[in-house]
Amino acid sequence: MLSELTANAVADSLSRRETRPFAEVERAALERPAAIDALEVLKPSERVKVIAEIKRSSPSRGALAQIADPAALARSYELGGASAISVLTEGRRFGGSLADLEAVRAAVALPVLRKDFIATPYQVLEARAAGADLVLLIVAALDDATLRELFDLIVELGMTPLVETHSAEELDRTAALGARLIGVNARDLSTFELDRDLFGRLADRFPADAIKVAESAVLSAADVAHYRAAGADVVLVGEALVTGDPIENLRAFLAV
Ligand SMILES: O=C(O)c1ccccc1NCC(=O)[C@H](O)[C@H](O)COP(=O)(O)O
Repeated sequence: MLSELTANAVADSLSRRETRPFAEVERAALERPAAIDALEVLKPSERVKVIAEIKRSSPSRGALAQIADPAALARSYELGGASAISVLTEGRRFGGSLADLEAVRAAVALPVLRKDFIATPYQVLEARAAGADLVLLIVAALDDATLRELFDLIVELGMTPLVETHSAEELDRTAALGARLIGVNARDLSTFELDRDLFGRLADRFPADAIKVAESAVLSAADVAHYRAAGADVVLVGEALVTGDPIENLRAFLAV
């Protein structure tokens, strides 16, 4: 599933590249105002922080929410106390787009994450050109050379890589990059099974200076408390916020 999602995302970016060549996207990326320093915004504090996700649908859950106006939802997230916004820009299975990211960027003052299946420099440039401050890199989808190349390009463009892992081996590959913002995703991206205890089992293996992000499977404040007790600095939440009252849920999650 992960290789299919990644291959499709790359194919879709190649289609866009036919009408928007590399040099044009690169120029647009370099002309954007500087990215927000997400490491500063998400740094560990006495309260857990939330990255709130714009998520219309997903391979595991199907349709979740209509979200006709992603900018309005992002403003609700900001009002509710989110520290950053994640925008799923993958179109085929998640119903997202780069236009969503641009709309969100224009609507809020928070750092914005491009959450997609990134495997090429062109996709990284697209992210910056659309106003992203962070870009997700999924270790399981990338060989070491590509991971290094994309990580360095994201940093060179002034953005922050959020490097997503699922195992001790992937965490070790991430540490070798010098990554400072590291996620453990509770969702197995092939079977879709959720394991909320995976974060806790891997928490000791994070580099000492890393910001620890627990991704997926937060449905209640108790789930946030579970991740927090295991050492999470930040939780990344999608489904619970797009299917429930975003402001009420954020306030409950942030009160943990
Ligand atoms: O959500 C999915 O079904 C999914 C399937 C395959 C690859 C990625 C997938 N989701 C991306 C995410 O990691 C989540 O959107 C994100 O962590 C929020 O998760 P949740 O709060 O459980 O919606």
